[in-house]
Formats: sequence, structure tokens, C-alpha cells
Amino acid sequence: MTSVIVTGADGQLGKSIQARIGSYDEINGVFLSKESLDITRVEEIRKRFKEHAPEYCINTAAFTEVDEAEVAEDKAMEVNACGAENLARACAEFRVILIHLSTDYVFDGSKPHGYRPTDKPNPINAYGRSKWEGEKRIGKCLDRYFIIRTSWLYSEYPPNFFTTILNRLNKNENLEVTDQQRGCPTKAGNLAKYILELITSDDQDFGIRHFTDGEPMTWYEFALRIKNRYAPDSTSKIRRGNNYRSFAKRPECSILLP
Ligand SMILES: NC(=O)C1=CN([C@@H]2O[C@H](COP(=O)(O)OP(=O)(O)OC[C@H]3O[C@@H](n4cnc5c(N)ncnc54)[C@H](OP(=O)(O)O)[C@@H]3O)[C@@H](O)[C@H]2O)C=CC1
Ligand SMILES: Cc1cn([C@H]2C[C@H](O)[C@@H](COP(=O)(O)OP(=O)(O)O[C@H]3O[C@@H](C)C(=O)[C@@H](O)[C@H]3O)O2)c(=O)[nH]c1=O
Repeated sequence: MTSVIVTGADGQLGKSIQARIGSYDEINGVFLSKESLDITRVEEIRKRFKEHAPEYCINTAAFTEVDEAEVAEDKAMEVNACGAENLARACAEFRVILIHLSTDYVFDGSKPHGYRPTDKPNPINAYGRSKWEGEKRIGKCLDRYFIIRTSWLYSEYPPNFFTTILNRLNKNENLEVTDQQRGCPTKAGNLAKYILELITSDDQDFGIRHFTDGEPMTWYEFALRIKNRYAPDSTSKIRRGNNYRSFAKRPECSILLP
């Protein structure tokens, strides 16, 4: 039996992993919400690692509010950089493999065809800076880690773009959605499966990877697909536009290539 701690267990990826772990008899998952393990607290991490003796730690815990991070960059850094570093140090001490999640928003979005894991990050917003800092700190204090960058996660667990748009379609509200960003929407359940299979395959090819569902589109196109597939009877009109309130700059093209 492989013992695996999952941090940030009440978030959408944490819940998606929990929903799928039943198919993996060989994995014993310990799901810890922020209340059970705050990754900014070093002693709590050590206590949990001693208690559960994990072989892997999947870190889904993060500060993910992209606009909010612009006015609270210190908070984003505390969780996404210091929290990640705390986990990495504990992983080094207790010989645990860290599977950490990062984002397409570490890139500036100026490459028109997308980014490989070897491309150099250059974040253009506070959330992206905090995630990139987390990646660098992990790389400095740990050898056995996977950093999995993913993008535009969606699931049935709110809040995310999919649930927000679907709610509005179900209320027949008209929508204006940006076509100024291109990226790959990724189903959180598919990412959960990829992570669980990484564990069962005992893969030791550590480092940075990109995982997405691989179909590049704009947010506008994604909204249209949500309507066609999940709310075809909605009377909402979806039009392209860039008046949606958002403070943070976002990368124009953040397609992640394997
Ligand atoms: N969502 C997306 O589109 C994308 C996400 N990612 C990355 O994937 C990972 C998972 O994202 P996702 O599940 O969507 O994020 P969520 O925001 O849904 O979940 C993150 C969870 O972490 C918790 N958390 C916040 N601070 C702490 C802390 N100090 N200690 C422990 N837990 C904490 C949050 O609790 P609370 O809400 O109570 O603060 C929340 O339950 C993150 O690393 C994110 O950066 C990458 C690309 C795209
Ligand atoms: C809901 C909505 C959003 N938008 C715009 C705002 C923004 O530019 C884009 C996406 O909006 P959101 O606020 O849902 O997404 P955003 O916070 O930019 O999503 C990001 O989250 C972080 C955590 C990541 O790591 C990224 O991969 C990415 O998923 O669409 C509209 O134009 N109209 C709308 O009705």
C-alpha cells in the first residue's frame, strides 16, 4: 500500500483526486483540508508526516484567486512560495516524493504556439510570480519532485470558469467573454487520473511536466462549448468582449505543450 498525503483537499483538484482514488486499491490517500494542515505552518507539516509516514505528498493547496493576488501578493507568496518550500523541506527530511501543481500563468504569453517545460517562465501577474517562486524554491531544496504545470482547470466543484458560466447560462443571462487569451481547458478529473497513475507507475523521471487536455481555445470559445454541450436550451447570448472586470494581466497565449 502506498501512503499519499493530499494537501488542499477541499479544493477542486483535491476533491477530484478524492473522487477517483477508489479505483486505485494500492493507494491509501490521506486528504487534509486547510483546517487539518496549513502548509504555511512548518510544525504542522512535520507532525502530519510523522503521523502518516507518506511516500508521496500531492500539494494541491494554493492561493488561486488571480485578481485578489494583485492586492494581496504577500498572501499569495506566503502560500504559493513559502508553503511550497515548507513542504519541499519536509519532503527532503522525511524522504517523501513531492507532486506539486503549478500553472500556465508562470509564462508571459508572448510565444504564439505555446510553451514546453524547458521554456523560461516570466510571469506577468502576482499569482504567476508566486507560483514561479514556489517552483524555484522546490527545485533548490529537493531532488525527488514532480512539478506538474496545468491550465484552466474545471470540474463540477465550484468555483471555476465552467461552473460560473453554466450558472449564468441556466439563469438565461447574457454573457460577454474575452477572446484575448488562448490556452487549454483541463478537466480536473483527468489531471487527477494522471497524478494517480504517476504514483502507481512508480515513475522516477523527476522534474517539470506539462499536463493539459490539449485542445487550445479562447475563453470565449470555451464558453460557447459549455453552452452547446451543457445548456443548449439556454436563451443566453454569448458575445466576445473585454469588459469583464479583471485587475490582473493575463497571458495572451499560455498553451502548455508536453
Ligand atoms: N484552478 C485552475 O484553473 C488552475 C490551478 N492550478 C494549480 O492547481 C492546484 C489546484 O488548484 P485548484 O484545486 O483549482 O485550487 P482551489 O483554489 O480550488 O483549491 C486550493 C485549496 O487550497 C486551500 N488552501 C489555501 N491556502 C492554504 C494553506 N495555507 N494550507 C492548506 N491549504 C490551503 C484552499 O482553501 P481556501 O479556499 O479555504 O483558502 C483550497 O481548498 C493549485 O496549485 C493551482 O495553483 C494550475 C492551473 C490552473
Ligand atoms: C466569468 C468570465 C470571465 N471572463 C474572463 C476573465 C479572464 O480573463 C478569463 C478567465 O476568467 P477566470 O477568472 O475564470 O479565470 P482565471 O482566474 O484567469 O483562471 C486562471 O486561474 C488560475 C488559478 C490558473 O492557474 C490559470 O490556469 C487559469 O485557470 O475570462 C470573461 O471575459 N467573462 C466572464 O463572464
